[in-house]
Amino acid sequence: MRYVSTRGDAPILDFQAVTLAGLASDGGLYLPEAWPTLSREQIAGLQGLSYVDTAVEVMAPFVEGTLNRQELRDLCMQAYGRFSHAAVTPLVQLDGQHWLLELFHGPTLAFKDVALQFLGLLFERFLSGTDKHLTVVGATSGDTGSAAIDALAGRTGVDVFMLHPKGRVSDVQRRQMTTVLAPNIYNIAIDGSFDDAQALVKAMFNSPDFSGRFNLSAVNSINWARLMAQVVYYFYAAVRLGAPERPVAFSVPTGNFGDVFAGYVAAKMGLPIAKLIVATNVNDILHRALSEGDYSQGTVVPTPSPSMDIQVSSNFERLLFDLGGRDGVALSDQMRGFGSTKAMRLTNAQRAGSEPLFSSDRIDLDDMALAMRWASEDAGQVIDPHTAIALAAARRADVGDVPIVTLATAHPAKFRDAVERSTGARPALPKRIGDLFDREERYDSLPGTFEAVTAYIAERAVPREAG
Ligand SMILES: Cc1ncc(COP(=O)(O)O)c(C=O)c1O
Ligand SMILES: N[C@@H](CCOP(=O)(O)O)C(=O)O
Repeated sequence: MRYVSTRGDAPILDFQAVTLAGLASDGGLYLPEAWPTLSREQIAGLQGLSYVDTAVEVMAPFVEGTLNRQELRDLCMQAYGRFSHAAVTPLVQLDGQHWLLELFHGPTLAFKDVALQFLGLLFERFLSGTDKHLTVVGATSGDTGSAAIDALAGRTGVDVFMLHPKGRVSDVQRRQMTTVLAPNIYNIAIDGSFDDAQALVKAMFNSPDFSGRFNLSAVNSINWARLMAQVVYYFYAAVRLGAPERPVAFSVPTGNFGDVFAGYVAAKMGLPIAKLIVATNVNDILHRALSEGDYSQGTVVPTPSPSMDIQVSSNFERLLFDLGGRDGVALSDQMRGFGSTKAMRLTNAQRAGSEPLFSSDRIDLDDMALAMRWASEDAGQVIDPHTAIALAAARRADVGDVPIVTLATAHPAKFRDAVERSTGARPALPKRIGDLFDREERYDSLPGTFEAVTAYIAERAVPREAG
């Protein structure tokens, strides 16, 4: 499989190179040159397979030429062996139409583990036997950070510099990152929002001076391998609910558009998805983009669903590229315009292309709280605020009588205060992080400037010539 950049001006890479590269050298994002497809028979053949075996069937075409099926299977066994549920991502029924897909049974209790446990092993494999040293730079609104840190702490050949917006992640999220004291992990709290942190990460990749000095790599969903691993659970859930005979809708709590783009990939591969419901909190750039064609960056408002407090959604670029006829030159112009004015209109082709598959909704605080209460009182499920946003959108979506799967992206204990405020019950910390508040924390605080952050990293990272 070969990978091309959305901006059309970066080298075409194979799976190994694309995984290690992160962002493309022209500032774009990589995606497969063509979408592989699974036939109806192949999809039907997924029924009854374990999560690991499903993962092999779904991911094999993307890693072709780099990993054989046995190698892929071994990596999946190792990655998903660390999940605390035998089904890895179990489905839970809420009522006659609604289901939760629990994606939070990994080591750090959010859906990010599904991809990052796997990505950590890919890094290890691709670096082994080389003297290459990776400098991972990442931005997190709370969950990517802890999942990446868990996956990479203590590994040789890789350092992780993780930026989070100071005071804008939950205390559990922060401690899951800052209590990991491995020498290759650097947590940095910056003044600003997640968007500021993400912009700094992209600026590091786009600075020839800085990126020329280190082997930079990414763990955010700008890295294609992250999305690829997330495609699997759409197939896993849908076949359990009757695909390919019966279409299924998914409601996805959305910030950086990574998770829902993985759903789009599943649909392109042939999975009969009736609708992808893009659910945002009041930071609603994606809802405005999909419902009105208006992709303009508002000011980020802190909410009880902090991981979705995002107003520049990296992966939306991948969708715009695919819907706009894969024209890298035109997309570069469109993105350059957005870079300078912080606003853009979707083209007619992009709007028309998105309509059959996507719908969107913006959920405010009251509706989020109502969804949490409904889940708890009527369906006996305690859910986190991000999941509640998607469930609220699912319950008022108009998709006919197909089953609707709401992606449950985080364990409620990660957001104990918000859950308690809405439901009156305070979720206990699961055993695996039971002592989180007794652990020592370590992180540095920096202003959110390119100069401050790059100076910090340059002092600590391994230069390219040394590895
Ligand atoms: C718990 C949770 N839900 C939803 C999201 C949104 O996912 P995405 O950024 O892939 O749209 C995130 C973070 O991104 C998250 O951490
Ligand atoms: N919600 C994320 C934000 C980063 O998104 P990513 O999926 O691009 O890594 C987080 O929790 O960090």
